[in-house]
Amino acid sequence: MIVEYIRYRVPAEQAGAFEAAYARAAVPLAAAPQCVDYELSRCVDEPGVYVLRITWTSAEDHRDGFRRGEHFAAFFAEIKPYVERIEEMRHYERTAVAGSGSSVPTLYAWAGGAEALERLTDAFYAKVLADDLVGPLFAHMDAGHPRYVALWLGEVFGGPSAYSETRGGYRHMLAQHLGKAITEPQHRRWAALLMDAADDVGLPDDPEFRAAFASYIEWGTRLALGNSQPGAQPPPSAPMPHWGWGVAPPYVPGT
Ligand code: HEM
Repeated sequence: MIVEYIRYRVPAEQAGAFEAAYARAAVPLAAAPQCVDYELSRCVDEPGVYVLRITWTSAEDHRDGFRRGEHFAAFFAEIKPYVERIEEMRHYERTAVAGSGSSVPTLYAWAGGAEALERLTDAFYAKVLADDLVGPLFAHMDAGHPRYVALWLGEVFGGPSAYSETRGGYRHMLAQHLGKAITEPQHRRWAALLMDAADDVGLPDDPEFRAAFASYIEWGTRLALGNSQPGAQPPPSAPMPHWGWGVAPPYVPGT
């Protein structure tokens, strides 16, 4: 993905017409498959100064796909009168420096931190071991397993990168699932027992937290299910997933 920034300086008296034109241009822009998202911001310190941010699937998709595609004509017709007001129009690559700031707590903090996640996994694996369907899969599990999974969850939910630093990160977790041939009923039972454990240990039960929590568990258990099948060839290394409050973008192979 690539971010395009377009800076405009329009005469203050044209600001209303400019915003209205962009509201109309946004319709074909949003319909273009190359456009991931967009946002027009107005400067509060200097009237008439605007920054338009558009995230494209790639710079090539923007140049060769959007500009030569079916939506460009309708988009350009709206914004053409303002082209001469552009002060900058360039593509920027994201860097590793990114974050959400501390005004929004991480899922890790909201859950109650390391202690709450350990309480969760202790209660969960007690249920797992007593369960006739999933219990046998864990018959030989390492005594530290509940704590390791708590570290994993903590890192995924925005806590310290303790699993990566002490347990080998994604590679090790993946290796633990390879060849386990988890069945669909086992996958469902695992997830259901985890939700039961979350209630038992009093994890926050507000809809937003539980929706985000369940969303990660749904995603993670489906990966575990697929990766555990005989002959599965998941990527041997991958970045640690980081889960937040929002929605997951669609998975695009190779990105
Ligand atoms: C969100 C979903 C899941 C997460 C986050 C997860 C996490 C993990 C982690 C971090 C480990 C390695 C622990 C270590 O460092 O030693 C592990 C191992 C394992 N997982 Fe999962 N897992 C998930 C889903 C599942 C499911 C659905 C099953 C089966 C129904 C499963 C079965 C196992 C087994 C059998 C092991 C090896 C345990 C042992 O023998 O020590 N996992 N899991």
